[in-house]
Amino acid sequence: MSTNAILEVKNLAKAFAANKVLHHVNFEVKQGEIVGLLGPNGSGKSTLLNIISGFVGPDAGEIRLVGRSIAGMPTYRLVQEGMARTFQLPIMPQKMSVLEVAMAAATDAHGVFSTLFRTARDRAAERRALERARHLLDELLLTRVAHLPASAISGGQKKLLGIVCALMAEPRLLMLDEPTAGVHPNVRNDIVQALHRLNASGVTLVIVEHDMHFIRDACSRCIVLDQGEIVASCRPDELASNARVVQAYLGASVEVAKA
Ligand SMILES: Nc1ncnc2c1ncn2[C@@H]1O[C@H](COP(=O)(O)OP(=O)(O)OP(=O)(O)O)[C@@H](O)[C@H]1O
Repeated sequence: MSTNAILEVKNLAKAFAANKVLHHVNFEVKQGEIVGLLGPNGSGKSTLLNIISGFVGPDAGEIRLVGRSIAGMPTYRLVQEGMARTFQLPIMPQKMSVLEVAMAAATDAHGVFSTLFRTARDRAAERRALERARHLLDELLLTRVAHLPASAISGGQKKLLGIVCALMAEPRLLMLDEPTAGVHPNVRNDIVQALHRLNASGVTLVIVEHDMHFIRDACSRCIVLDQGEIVASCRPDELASNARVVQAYLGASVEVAKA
């Protein structure tokens, strides 16, 4: 591996029945990068994210996190190893408040036994989790709705809460699945700023996104998938002049030409 790779994907392949979705995908992400994962609808982005984050098994290939093989590792172990992700459509518990949902995502939360026999260590962990939850809710502009039931906040706010939950585990690699879909353009800029602050604090980011303005503002590099193959790895400002990228998007979107 190159010395500062946080994520390495080698020869990854996946088919659903006769549908070959990923073909020998190879790439790496270096510590400190903000990488955009792009591609037309159905090109395999979510499948790739689902495989890396342990929700779907690959047919072939290797995945390494900071040099350690993680293919086939259960998701809770991946979180312990420093990887977290968000989902396109976050599902929120109906009755918990926004703050409680964030707290519930703390990895050092304990079960019922510690509720009955709470030690000083448990209380300290809970205080730390509360502090972190409040800080992250503030970063992601959710302080105003922290007391509301999570089911009552808007779709865009649910996406932001999904990011807060992923960050509660203090990941070193965070993967975001379409963080701005359904989010107001003003909030989109706030998300860009929050992700830059997060990145400056040491978190590496991989972002699946269709919004080219967001990609341009947020990402240092883009990886482009087309029909399950990586066809480009370049800076956002190089996308429009990359023939493979333009070919991949032809007929699907004209947005890439404006990036
Ligand atoms: N669980 C599954 N079972 C069967 N086929 C699947 C499954 N998940 C994904 N696919 C298929 O894999 C292909 C790639 O889908 P995927 O969701 O990974 O693409 P995508 O690039 O994320 O698309 P979009 O940008 O529209 O979200 C599609 O043809 C899809 O139907």
